[in-house]
Amino acid sequence: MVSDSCLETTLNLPSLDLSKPLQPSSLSSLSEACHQWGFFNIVNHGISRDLFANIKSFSNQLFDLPSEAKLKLGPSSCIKTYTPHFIASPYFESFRVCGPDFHSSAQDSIEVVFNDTTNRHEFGEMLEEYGKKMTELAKEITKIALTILGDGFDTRFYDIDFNNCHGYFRINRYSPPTNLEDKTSTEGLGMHTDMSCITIVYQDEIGGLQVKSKKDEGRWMDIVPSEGTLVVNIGDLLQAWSNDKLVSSEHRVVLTKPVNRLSVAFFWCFEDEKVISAPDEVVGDEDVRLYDPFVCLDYLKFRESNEEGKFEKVGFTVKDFVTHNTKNCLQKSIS
Ligand SMILES: O=C(O)CCC(=O)C(=O)O
Ligand SMILES: [Fe+2]
Repeated sequence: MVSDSCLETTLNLPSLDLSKPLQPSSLSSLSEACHQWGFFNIVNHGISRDLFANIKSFSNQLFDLPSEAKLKLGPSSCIKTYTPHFIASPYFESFRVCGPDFHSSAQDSIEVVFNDTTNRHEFGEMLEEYGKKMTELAKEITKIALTILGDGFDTRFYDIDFNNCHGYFRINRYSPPTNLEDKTSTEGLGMHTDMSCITIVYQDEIGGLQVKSKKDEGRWMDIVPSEGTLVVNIGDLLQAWSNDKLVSSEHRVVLTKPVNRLSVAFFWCFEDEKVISAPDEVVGDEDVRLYDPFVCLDYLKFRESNEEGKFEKVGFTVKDFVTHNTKNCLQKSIS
């Protein structure tokens, strides 16, 4: 049972219509949503229903394989694109495809687990199409997020700081416990923030994604799935780069129905070697820089090496990283 005394309620996020020019009124509702939730919706994003249906069909074929087959891609294999059950949670398993060459990343995994060469080819093409389309979307949305910070900030900062971003996606399948009905709900993925600049999430019709309010004593709110809608959430890297002007969302997945759930999360990230430092204009005259410049990879390593749950996402945030760094510096200067 999910332990939370707070009332759970449905959240009405603003929807950004990507087929229309950005209006000042949508910008202000996006800005508000980013501050309170770190989440907003996008519609008319140009990704077809068929593509989602094909991804679902592929995912079911992959996740329905026997564990021995899937583990050929698991953490002890050389490919490491499959996260089995009992790492993030007993009910969660995940498959990762990395850009920029989504085709070869997908193909390397597919060849290990599927024998049929026709299917392999189709799967590879489809996952590549998804990766490429998401990459274009992520660029567009990052520019919109920069516009929220200030007029013209997209043209001023995109090329300097975001031009070398890269993306990867995870297809997640949640299989609830068989006794779910006795418990009413259980956690499928624990509370976390994403280690990305932005994340674009597709969740199927089952629902279960929740975000923690930054007000209302941290109440959990349901992000209800809607056909044709994708959700965008701000990740820790953009939070640090924007000096907390855009804040990453604390979210989780709860399972309330006795059926499998599927989601696809596309993570748009800075390059590993990038030194993340909020520009003066973003910090502004009245604020202080909240994060000393840090190397992106150091933060990713900090998250990966956290023992709790042994899954890179569950647990700590960029705030904990800063505290940890400060403590280390203090210890070094004392000793
Ligand atoms: O399954 C979902 O809806 C969200 C997954 C998620 O938050 C993640 O993979 O980081
Ligand atoms: Fe997430």
